[in-house]
Amino acid sequence: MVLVSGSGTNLQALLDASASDAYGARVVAVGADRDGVEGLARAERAGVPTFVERLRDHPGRDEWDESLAARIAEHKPDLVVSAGFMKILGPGVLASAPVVNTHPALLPAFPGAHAVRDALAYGVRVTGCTVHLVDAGVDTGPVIAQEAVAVRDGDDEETLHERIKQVERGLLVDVVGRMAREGWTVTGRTVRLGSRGPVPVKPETEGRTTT
Ligand SMILES: Nc1nc2c(c(=O)[nH]1)N[C@@H](CN(C=O)c1ccc(C(=O)N[C@@H](CCC(=O)O)C(=O)O)cc1)CN2
Ligand SMILES: NCC(=O)N[C@@H]1O[C@H](COP(=O)([O-])[O-])[C@@H](O)[C@H]1O
Repeated sequence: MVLVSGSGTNLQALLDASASDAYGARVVAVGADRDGVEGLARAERAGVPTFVERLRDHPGRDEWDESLAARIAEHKPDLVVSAGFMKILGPGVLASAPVVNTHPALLPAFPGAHAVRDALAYGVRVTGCTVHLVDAGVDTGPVIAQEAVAVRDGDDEETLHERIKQVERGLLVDVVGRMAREGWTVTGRTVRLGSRGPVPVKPETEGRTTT
């Protein structure tokens, strides 16, 4: 299950990867918080069911969260992937399945909805992308994987974000595939892919499989 709000290039990378049985995961549905976004069109072209749950169609955020959770539960995903989904998920969704998010900065730096703009404004020379488990906070969940991207002279938000996305799509595909095939453990804030990490740990929780 993938949640989108926009162009869906990360979703497309997951759709492309899941075309191979060896990947170990498939996209069972795509949900959005708004109509008419390219991510929904990508799913439709791939024959993947879609749905839209708009915040403004509900009395408040709690009701929206419960409706979104119910839509997600209809598809019984093993994993929910937030890939450019631009709404903060509430307790109903977070209780429905493990959620992974991809963020265009090296968390904990530059959380929130405008990470690339904020990194440029700060003047950092290196930024990147983060794939993390989602918790009730904003971009505060345990980090699964990160990759650095250099900021170049003359970069604007568009050029830098596109260069980040080129790295991010591969990182997300790799992480989601490994989570689906190998499972994962979380001990404190440490996430290890593979139910048998390199250093055996007593997992507090063990996740299994797929999107
Ligand atoms: N409970 C969580 N939900 C989500 C997280 C998270 O870490 N915890 N990550 C986001 C994705 N994201 C950053 O990676 C992010 C997206 C949007 C916002 C935000 O402030 N959204 C506003 C509305 C913005 C809009 O409608 O354009 C809001 O929800 O009020 C912050 C971080 C996915 N969900
Ligand atoms: N804070 C959330 C956030 O900024 N998410 C970012 O939105 C982009 C979506 O691109 P896509 O729709 O082409 O996959 C991605 O770069 C993702 O990291």
